Amino acid sequence: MPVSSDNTDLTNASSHSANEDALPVNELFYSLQGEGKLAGTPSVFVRTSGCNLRCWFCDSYHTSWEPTHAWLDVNTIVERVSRNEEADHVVVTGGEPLIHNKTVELLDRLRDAEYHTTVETNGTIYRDAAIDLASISPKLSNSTPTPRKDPKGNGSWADRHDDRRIDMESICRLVESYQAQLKFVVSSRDDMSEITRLIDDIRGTTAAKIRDSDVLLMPEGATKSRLQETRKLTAELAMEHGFRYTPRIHVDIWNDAPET
Ligand SMILES: C[S@@+](CC[C@H](N)C(=O)[O-])C[C@H]1O[C@@H](n2cnc3c(N)ncnc32)[C@H](O)[C@@H]1O
Ligand SMILES: Nc1nc2[nH]cc(C(=O)O)c2c(=O)[nH]1
Ligand code: SF4
Ligand SMILES: [Mg+2]
Repeated sequence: MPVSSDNTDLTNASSHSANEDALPVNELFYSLQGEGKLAGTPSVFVRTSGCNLRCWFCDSYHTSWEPTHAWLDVNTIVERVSRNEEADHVVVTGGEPLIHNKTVELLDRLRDAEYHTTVETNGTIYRDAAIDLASISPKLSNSTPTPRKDPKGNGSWADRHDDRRIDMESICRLVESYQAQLKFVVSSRDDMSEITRLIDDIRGTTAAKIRDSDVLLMPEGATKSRLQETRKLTAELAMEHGFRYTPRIHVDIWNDAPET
């Protein structure tokens, strides 16, 4: 069931209050798709703010732990996207873009304008929308903000995060409804048993075909230096299991700079 915009844990949304006619946008920029099957494709990114999870490693801190944004109406967003004349791909991401009702209208408008749309989602929410590629990144136990890992230090989100992070029904509806990729963030070898169990569960629950080539392993790392610690192991695990490896091209090129 969709979580509506007024229940999105947009808790620290500075001076703005929820606005039913607009989307909270953290950043909108032109770059290369850095991850997944379409890695390398010039794309405009629309990053909505607000998330129903709190991964300790979130590389978009100002959409989850401390949401920061301007409220933009859909016309304004589409107009700003269209200024990037070279791009015919749009990536709608966040935060969690599918917590917002208005994301459906944005995706409709982007389809009308003949853009290819990728939606980057944590897989906890299903919506019927004009999505060309559902890029689903289910969150493993390695994402839980335990007191030791919590960027804010107190672990107050750990239980809520753990309870919410896997919604098998939403994942299955997404893979049944859209072209999809399943993209797992890998921190250590221990993550693999959880990934293979989850893939088995998804394959056992839905009739949709999940090829090994639809499963991507992505090294955990918001910075170049952290990626150096995780990417070799992630590549080896992809080879061992017959899954795909995805780089994080933008991090390799631009490190953790905003709007990349
Ligand atoms: C910021 S999230 C936004 C979309 C959605 N909330 C999600 O998690 O899929 C975009 C992508 O970045 C990944 N990601 C976030 N922080 C990361 C990190 N430190 N290392 C690797 N991938 C990360 C997520 O798993 C997801 O695939
Ligand atoms: N270049 C680039 N590619 C990306 N692919 C998915 C991203 C995301 O944050 O969802 C992302 C991002 O933040 N930058
Ligand atoms: S689900 Fe996505 S946006 Fe939300 S905290 Fe995790 S990585 Fe960040
Ligand atoms: Mg990113």
